[in-house]
Amino acid sequence: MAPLTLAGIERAARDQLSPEIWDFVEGGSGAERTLAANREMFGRHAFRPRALVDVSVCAPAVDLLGATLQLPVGIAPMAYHRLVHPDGETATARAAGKAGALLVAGIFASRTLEDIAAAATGPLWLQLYWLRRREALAALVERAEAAGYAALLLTVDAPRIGRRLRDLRNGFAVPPEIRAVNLDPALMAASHHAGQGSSGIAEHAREQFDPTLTWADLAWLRERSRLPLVLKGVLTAEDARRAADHGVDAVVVSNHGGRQLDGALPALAALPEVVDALPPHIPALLDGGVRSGADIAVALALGARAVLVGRPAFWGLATGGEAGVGQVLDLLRDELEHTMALLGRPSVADLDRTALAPWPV
Ligand SMILES: Cc1cc2nc3c(=O)[nH]c(=O)nc-3n(C[C@H](O)[C@H](O)[C@H](O)COP(=O)(O)O)c2cc1C
Ligand SMILES: O=C(O)C(=O)c1ccccc1
Repeated sequence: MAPLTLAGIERAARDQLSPEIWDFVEGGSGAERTLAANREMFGRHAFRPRALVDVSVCAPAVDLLGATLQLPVGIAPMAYHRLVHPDGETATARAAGKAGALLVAGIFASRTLEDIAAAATGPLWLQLYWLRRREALAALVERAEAAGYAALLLTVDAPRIGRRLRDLRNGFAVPPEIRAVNLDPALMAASHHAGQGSSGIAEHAREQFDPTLTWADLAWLRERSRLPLVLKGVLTAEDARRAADHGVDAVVVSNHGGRQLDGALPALAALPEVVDALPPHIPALLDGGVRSGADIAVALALGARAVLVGRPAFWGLATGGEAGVGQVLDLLRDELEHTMALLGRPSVADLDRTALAPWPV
């Protein structure tokens, strides 16, 4: 029987993956407080269902940066999809396209930007980390534009990599046959060497990521591309206002799935203040802990235009390649439509804060 929940797909994925890769995917930083809190926040909300509404047609489509998403869901940028399935990002791209979902390809993708674009049939963005070598960043931006990527998403919560204790204990390094093929091999040498007490990912980031990056540098990126710019990793009203002042086109409310600053606000808890601080024309997306269609409904009711899912996409990919990612997205769609119907809110426009109350305990 097809899995009835994402949790079932998660269990199946665990059986497919080595303990080290499982830990890299599932893990967070520090004591994993933020990782756990991302999930727990969804349980603090109750739905306020309305009766006797015509829900014969429930339409979860939304507009985002000039494109229509049939499903208000995107796949969050994740490094190295080939860690969990040999097809990697092209399988993810095909599944996202079929489901009407967005794919955010990562700068650490294990398939070329051009191959991913050729497999995509829906909206496709490219995630960037700000590399010390700006000319390498500029070259990637140019390639992305030529290949048809629709937006650039800059991750701003990783001036360095979080202390991921599981990876440090495992001495985790990406296997040498899986490479960040869009980056110069000379840039990547460190990532395959790690011993106990270090991780290849953290060493690599220390060498390549530019920790001097500030708001003033965004102009440099803007000069190099006409693509919309999205900032991922905004958790405060202050930064939301600053992003708006700098002409950013959208933000992702995110704590990087609990993998960066442990103890940072749960993403769902930060969402209302960010939404309230942004002018109405700048959409906020949310990621972190979204595991069901009901979770999506909560995030939309609190003002998110769409959500991103990270780990669940890897569970699908690990268990079934393209079809597995498709199962994850189809399940989220079915659960979201079901929630909208029983809630008496048949369109995304009907999902507002009146749909929620604090869980009464
Ligand atoms: C295995 C893995 C790799 C990731 N790699 C990146 C990355 O390269 N760039 C980035 O901005 N975020 C990265 N993230 C964070 C995701 O984009 C996203 O913020 C997070 O996974 C959302 O939380 P969720 O997994 O609970 O859905 C990664 C997350 C995971 C689990
Ligand atoms: O694992 C991550 O969360 C991540 O952001 C990352 C960063 C650099 C290389 C690979 C993954």
